[in-house]
Amino acid sequence: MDKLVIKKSPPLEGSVRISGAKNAALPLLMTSLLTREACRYTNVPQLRDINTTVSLLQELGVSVARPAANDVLLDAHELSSVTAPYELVRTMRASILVLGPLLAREGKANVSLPGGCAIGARPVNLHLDGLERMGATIEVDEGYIRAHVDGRLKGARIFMDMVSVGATENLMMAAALAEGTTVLENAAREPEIVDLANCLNQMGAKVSGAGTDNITIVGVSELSACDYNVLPDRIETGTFLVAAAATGGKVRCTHAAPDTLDAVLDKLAQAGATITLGDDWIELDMQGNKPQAVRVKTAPHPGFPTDMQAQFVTLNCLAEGTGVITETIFENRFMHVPELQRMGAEIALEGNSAVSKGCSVLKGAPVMATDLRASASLVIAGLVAEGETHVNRIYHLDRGYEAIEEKLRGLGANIERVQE
Ligand SMILES: CC(=O)N[C@H]1[C@@H](OP(=O)(O)OP(=O)(O)OC[C@H]2O[C@@H](n3ccc(=O)[nH]c3=O)[C@H](O)[C@@H]2O)O[C@H](CO)[C@@H](O)[C@@H]1O
Ligand SMILES: C=C(OP(=O)(O)O)C(=O)O
Repeated sequence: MDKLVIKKSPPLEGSVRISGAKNAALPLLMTSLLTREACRYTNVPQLRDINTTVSLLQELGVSVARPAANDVLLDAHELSSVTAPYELVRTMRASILVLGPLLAREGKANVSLPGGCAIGARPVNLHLDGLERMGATIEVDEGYIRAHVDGRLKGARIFMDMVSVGATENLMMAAALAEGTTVLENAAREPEIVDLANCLNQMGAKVSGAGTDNITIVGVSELSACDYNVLPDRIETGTFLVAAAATGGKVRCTHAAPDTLDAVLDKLAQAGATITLGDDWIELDMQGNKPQAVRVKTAPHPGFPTDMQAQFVTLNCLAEGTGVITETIFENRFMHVPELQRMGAEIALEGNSAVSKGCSVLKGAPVMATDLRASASLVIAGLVAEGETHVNRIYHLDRGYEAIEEKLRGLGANIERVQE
C-alpha cells in the first residue's frame, strides 16, 4: 500500500495548477444517464472517485471513452441495468446520485444504501422523501433502496428541513425529466450545485435559481448531449493555500475560481495572509510571518466549508493564539485531531469544537487518516514538522486530490510517494 513520506520543507513558493472539482465532477458525470446522446466532460480530475463513477456507469450500460487524461466521454444510449451494487457504492457515497437520474429515465432504480462513513452517519432520507413527493414508491430491502414510478415522475414543491448538497443534486436531476414543475426549497447553494444546473441547462433542462435556496426546475421530456468543462476545485485550492500559509510561503493557484472561496479567503486573511485575486487565480503571501489563530464554524455555502475544516485545524495548531474550530455539518469529523496530537499538537476536543493553544512544535511521526480531508491536514502538518512524517492509507487522498505529491513538490515540498 502506498504512503507519503514528508520531510520538513521550506516555505512553499511558486504556482500550482488547480484541477477540476471532485465534488462537481461526480454529479456532472451522472447527468449522462439522463440522455440517449453522448456527453463530453472536460477538466475531469484523475481521481479514484472518478474511476469508481466510471465503473458504476459502465455497470449500468454506459459506454465510456477517455480520449485525454482529463476528458471523459459517456454514451448512455441504452442502459442495461438499473442497479448500483454494494461493492461500488460502499467505496464512494456519491453513487447515490444515480438514483434520481435512473428513476427519471427508466422509472426504476435499485441502489445500495450508502450507510455511514468515517465522518458521520450520512443519512439519505431527504433524497428518498423528495423522490416520494415526486410520485416514486420506495422501499428499503436487503440493504438496497428499491424505487419505482409508474409513468414519469411528477413535479412537486419540496421543502428540505436540512440543507443537503447531495439531496439537492439528486432531486434536481430527477426533476429535469419530470412532468411539470419542481420547486426545491431550502436548497443547497454550493458552487457545485450551480455547475450542475449549468450543465443540465446546456442539455436542454429548465433550471433556474441555482445558487439560491429556492431552485425551480420545469421538467422536459428529453435531454440532449452536453460538452461541459468542470468547475475548478475550491477545496483543493483552499488546501494549497493553507499549506502555503502554514509554511510561511507564497503560492499562486492558477485555473482556480476565486469567487467560490470567500469564507476561506476571509479566514486566511484574518490569519495574516496577504491575498491577491485575478480572474482565475489566487495568490497567498505569508511574507514569512507566523499565522494568527482564527475562529471558524463550518456551515453550508456560503459559510465556511466542512471540507476545509481539518486543514484549518492544522493551521491553528501552528498559529499564535488560541484557535477554535467548530464543526456543525458532520458529527465525527475530527479524526485528524488524535493524529495531530501524536505529532505534538496542543489541541483539545470540546464537544464539536477543536480548541488549539497555538505555537505547537510538531514532530514527524507515522500517522494515518480515515478520511480525505483529515489526510490533507496531516500532509500539511508533515510539511512543517521536524523530522519525517509518514502518512499512511493515502487511498483516501487519492480519492480527492489529483497528483498531490507532484503538485506539492513543484512548490518545493519534500514529499515522496513510497510503495511498501
Ligand atoms: C451542507 C454541506 O456542507 N454539505 C457537505 C456534504 O455534502 P453531502 O452531499 O455529502 O452531504 P449533505 O449536504 O447531504 O449533508 C449535510 C447534512 O445533512 C444531513 N443529511 C443529509 C442528507 C439527508 O438525506 N439527510 C440528512 O440528515 C447530513 O447528515 C449532514 O449533517 O459533504 C460533502 C463532502 O464532505 C461536502 O462537500 C458538502 O459541502
Ligand atoms: C468527504 C468528502 O467526500 P465524500 O462526500 O465523497 O465522502 C469530501 O469531499 O471531503
